[in-house]
This record gives sequence, structure tokens and C-alpha cells, in this order.
Amino acid sequence: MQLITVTPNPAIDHTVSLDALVPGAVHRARAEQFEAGGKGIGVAAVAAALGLRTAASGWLGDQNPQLFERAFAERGIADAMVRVPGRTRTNIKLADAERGDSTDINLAGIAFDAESTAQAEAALLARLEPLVAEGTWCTLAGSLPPGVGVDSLLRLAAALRARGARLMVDTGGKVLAQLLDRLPAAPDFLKPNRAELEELVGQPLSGTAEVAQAALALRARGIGHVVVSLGGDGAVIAGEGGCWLALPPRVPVATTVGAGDALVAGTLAALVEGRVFPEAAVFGMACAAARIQRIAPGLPPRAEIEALAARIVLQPL
Ligand SMILES: O=P(O)(O)OC[C@H]1O[C@](O)(CO)[C@@H](O)[C@@H]1O
Repeated sequence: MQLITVTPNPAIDHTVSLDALVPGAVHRARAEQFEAGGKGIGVAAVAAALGLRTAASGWLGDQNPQLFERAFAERGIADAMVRVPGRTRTNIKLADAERGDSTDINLAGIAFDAESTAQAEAALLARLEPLVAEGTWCTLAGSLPPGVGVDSLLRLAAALRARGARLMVDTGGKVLAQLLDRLPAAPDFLKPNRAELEELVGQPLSGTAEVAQAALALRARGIGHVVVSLGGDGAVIAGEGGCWLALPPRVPVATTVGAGDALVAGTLAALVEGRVFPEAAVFGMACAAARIQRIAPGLPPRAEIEALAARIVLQPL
């Protein structure tokens, strides 16, 4: 495997398309869609579309796995999800055509207790270990289900690292802070958004210079690649060669759901192909720009993504 995504708390994304979202009003939906989601699942979908040998892992409720199983089979993703008792959550995504964005209502997920966590953790490790080789990229992404603590993630990260995996982390809040404090070796790639980075550093980051400073501080903690996603404002990219602001191309937005996952997948695919920063992250941004133009998952042909990448403006910081 070139990429293994670990999604502890996957979700069925129920996207409801609206002309315009008005709180408190009655709406007539334009359309609806159910998709296999959760951060690692979104990363796997885009990475597999880009040609990476990809496995999706994590915990999936055994009462409603069909949507995920179909998605994995259709997209050529190896199904390494451990089935656990329960129903995978459904997250609501309200896509607002007028504003060109979406409002997310993410539910908690399957609740674990100490015993079921221990069982699920052991099963996950057993599933992952044979798939990981020296240099395999592993993403730990998204929220933790209720009852699962950061210790589980730390043990998992240690086991993956012991087999030579490179770690990408896309999570936020206390989980991110604790991972960074307690992981014996820093992750290889981190992709916080502005809010997650602000929470991590404990203060608002209003200007690009402040975001860049925080990204460089993460690099100083040993994180090789840092991409701070800024939504429509682009991204701050920090890697071996320096730090840049990358301004995205203006594109029509059907949904913003999955933009971050596409950014991660595209960046990882480019790194696997031998590109370096900032070009690898620019390719990731182009994948995100392609992803947000359609509600349905999937990517346009490679040439279209490269054309989007060519429209991204890089400013050294
Ligand atoms: O695990 P969290 O933080 O609730 O995020 C899950 C959501 O993130 C996404 O992966 C988009 O990034 C959705 O598919 C999913 O509903």
C-alpha cells in the first residue's frame, strides 16, 4: 500500500442541496445525496482516483456498512475497516447554492466503553500491521468517537511508526494538542485549518504573517510538511524550502465538504510521485479546487487538475 487512511469516526454524509439556507425557514431541497464520508474516507477516495494504492481503515458500524463497501469497491480502495457493533453516524451537510458553501452538522458517532475500545483497538492494529511497510503514508484524520481517548491514537501511531510508516495528522482541538505533545516523534505532515491552528497556539491569527509564523513554529517542532488551509483565501505552505502563501484559482463552488480531504490526498499523491514542497501542496490545492466544483465525489481528468494548479499563485513569505 502507498497510503492507508485511518478514520476512527466515519460518517455517511447526507448532503441536502438548497437554493439558500435561511435559519428558521422551511426549505424545499433541490437534491440530496448520501456519500461514504469521514476525513480519511474522503482522502482515500481522492488518492485512489489519483492512482495511489490506497486502503481505508478505521471503525465502521456493522449495522450499515453497505454504502462504504460499495464506495470502496467502485473506487478501487482496499477495505481495511474493522466492523464494530452499531450504526455509523450520518452527518448532515446543507449545501447553499447562493453562498457557494455548506453548513455541516456532524453527529457524535458510535459510543465506545473501555472494553469495546480495547477490542476495537486490538482489531484495528491487527488489520493495519500487515499493510504497512517502510515509507507507507498513514493518515490519522477526523474526530474520535465518544468514549475513545487520545491514548488509543497514540498507541496506534506508535505501532504504525514502528513499522516505518510516515504519519499525516488531520485533526483538531485537544486531540491534536495532545498528539503533538505526546508523540515521541513529530508527524511528517500536518494540515490544520486556521481555526484548528488558532486553538493549538491559543490565540487568534489574523494576518497571513501570523499564520506563517505559527506554521514555521510547527516545523521547528519537527513536523516536515505543514499546510494551513484558509478556505477561499488559499493556504499557507511550509516545508523544507521555506514558507509560502498559495492563492487559489476562483472556481464555482458546489460544496466545500471534502475540500480539506482533497488537499491532503493531492499533496500526498504528489509527494509519493516525488514532487516536493511547495509544488506538492499546490497540486493538493488544485485537487481541492476541482473537488469543490461538484457535489458528487471524484475528480476531473489529470490535465484539468494540472491546469488548476497552474493558476495557483505562490507568494514567498
Ligand atoms: O470527524 P469529523 O471532524 O466529525 O469530520 C467528519 C466530516 O469531515 C468530512 O470528512 C469532510 O472533511 C466529512 O466527510 C465528514 O462528515
